[in-house]
Amino acid sequence: MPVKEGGKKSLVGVIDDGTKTVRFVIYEAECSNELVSYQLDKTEVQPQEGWSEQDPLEIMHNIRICAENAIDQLTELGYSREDIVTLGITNQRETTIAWDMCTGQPLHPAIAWNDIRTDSTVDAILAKVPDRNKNYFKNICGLPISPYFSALKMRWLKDNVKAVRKASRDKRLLFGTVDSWIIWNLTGGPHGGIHITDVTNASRTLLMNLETLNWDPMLCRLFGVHRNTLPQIRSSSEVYGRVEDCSVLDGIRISGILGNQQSALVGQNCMSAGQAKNTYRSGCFLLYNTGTRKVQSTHGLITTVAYKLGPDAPAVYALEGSIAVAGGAMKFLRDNLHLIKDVVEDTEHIAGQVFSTGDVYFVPAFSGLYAPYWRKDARGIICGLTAFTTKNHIIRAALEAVCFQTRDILEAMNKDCGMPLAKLHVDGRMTSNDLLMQLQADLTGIPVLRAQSWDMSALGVGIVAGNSVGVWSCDKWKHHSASTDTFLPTTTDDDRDARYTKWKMAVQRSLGWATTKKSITMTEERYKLLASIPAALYIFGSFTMLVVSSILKNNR
Ligand SMILES: Nc1ncnc2c1ncn2[C@@H]1O[C@H](COP(=O)(O)OP(=O)(O)O)[C@@H](O)[C@H]1O
Ligand SMILES: O=P(O)(O)OC[C@H](O)CO
Repeated sequence: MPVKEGGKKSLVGVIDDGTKTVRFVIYEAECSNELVSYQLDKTEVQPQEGWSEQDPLEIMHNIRICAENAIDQLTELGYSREDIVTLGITNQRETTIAWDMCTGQPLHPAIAWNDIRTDSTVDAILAKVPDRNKNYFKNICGLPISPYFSALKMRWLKDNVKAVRKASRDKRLLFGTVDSWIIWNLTGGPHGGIHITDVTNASRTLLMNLETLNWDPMLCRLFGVHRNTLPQIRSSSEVYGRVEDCSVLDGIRISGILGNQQSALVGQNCMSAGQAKNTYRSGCFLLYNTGTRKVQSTHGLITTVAYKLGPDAPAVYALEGSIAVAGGAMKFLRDNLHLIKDVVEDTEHIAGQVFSTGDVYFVPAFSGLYAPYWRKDARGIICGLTAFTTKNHIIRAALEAVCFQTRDILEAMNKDCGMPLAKLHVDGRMTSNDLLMQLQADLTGIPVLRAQSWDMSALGVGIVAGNSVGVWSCDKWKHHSASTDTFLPTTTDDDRDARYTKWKMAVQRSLGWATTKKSITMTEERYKLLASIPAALYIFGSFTMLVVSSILKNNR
């Protein structure tokens, strides 16, 4: 079916918008190896401590550049742009954008998923909830009230950005996660762009009801987000429309959307209940497929939609353990502490020069701790330092932190599911680090199975998009067995449990560090106020000088 005339296969294009990078990948249908790809780094702006912003216009610009470059490579392989039969979109989840539907302009930079400016917004919402219970709505939407999720970011935008409030009053405001922003722009923007999202992205907002798979009126009211500003929720696999933006992608159908962690679940072929995968990128996300059952965690995990393969297909759910900082800690060692120059080579090489961390533990709770703790008051610590500690120990401790956080999630997942995971399927760019993989097996005590290609997120949505136009079969994919590299544990139970106990002590020390203070938000209004201070000082200063000189004159 997917083979075109002349023996050439149909091609599927994928836009993968990550936290740090944007990629455009092209696959031959039914073939899991990338044919070509092109990627660009993103500019991440941190205007204040704990804030993390991205430029929505840069995201669109980079997508088009990546697509052009990937398509250029096709010609060398004897393919052309016309061979791309459909597009899939996978994206960083929760990151939120507000824009004007008439001008198409963003009303504020995108607020990234790991931005914690909404700390005080969380407190304001919790004040309206019985017992200030952050898990009060978990049975409706699967999530605790945390700065991580989109509804808090939408509320903050409405409270703090005048342009957003004005657009809301004028009925021109649109909100969306990055998938919505991309699709709206690709399909015409102000000239008929479609405003949609898929169930996996919607399930990260705190606004979607997991049962009805629609926006929950009570939650929308609680967060003050009007239904008309939100996208329509669609399945993850159907033809939504065509690109109409005069770019190199013009005319191509769009037929798949998945949040990047759910997409990796499909790419790793964990499409049956009981299968799980862990993806190591800036953050780290362990998803366990629970089939059509919505399992409610009692141990700090969240319930999310894994995928819905068509408008009439049932939703498949997952339990998720989200870790905010994994690869991000390596970037911190490079950019903030300058302990390494290259995250890939140095972390493996330098950390490998010592046999242990020398009892040093590094809890990278830069923006609080997500699962299973959900403590926004936690902050990063490095503890156990002695006069013997070197940077090698600290770098190794940063790698181990990724593994210990994964063990935290595994412990919670095993308790919720009642059946311990016997092996861990892993993917993500960080998994190219052999030392990390071995440490992961040693600190969890189960075999770690590394996917042959690190990027399962792009692959997953490629399959799903191909499935909806009949060139790539999800059913066939379920029976595909991919080869992996296996890392086996080399430590004893006693050894790893003793180390894990020490990790838990370190986590305890990181909790409660960020004391509640009134958040000094640098809103638009404050920027203007600050900008007006020098002018006010100038006027006041000039006036004082005039008065003083006239007094002196009169006294002469
Ligand atoms: N081999 C490696 N060893 C250690 N850290 C790595 C390695 N490769 C990537 N990283 C870290 O993983 C993070 C995630 O990388 P990437 O997958 O490109 O980001 P994202 O998907 O979040 O945009 C980077 O911040 C980098 O610091
Ligand atoms: O871009 P990544 O890979 O860090 O993914 C971010 C997650 O989707 C956030 O939930």
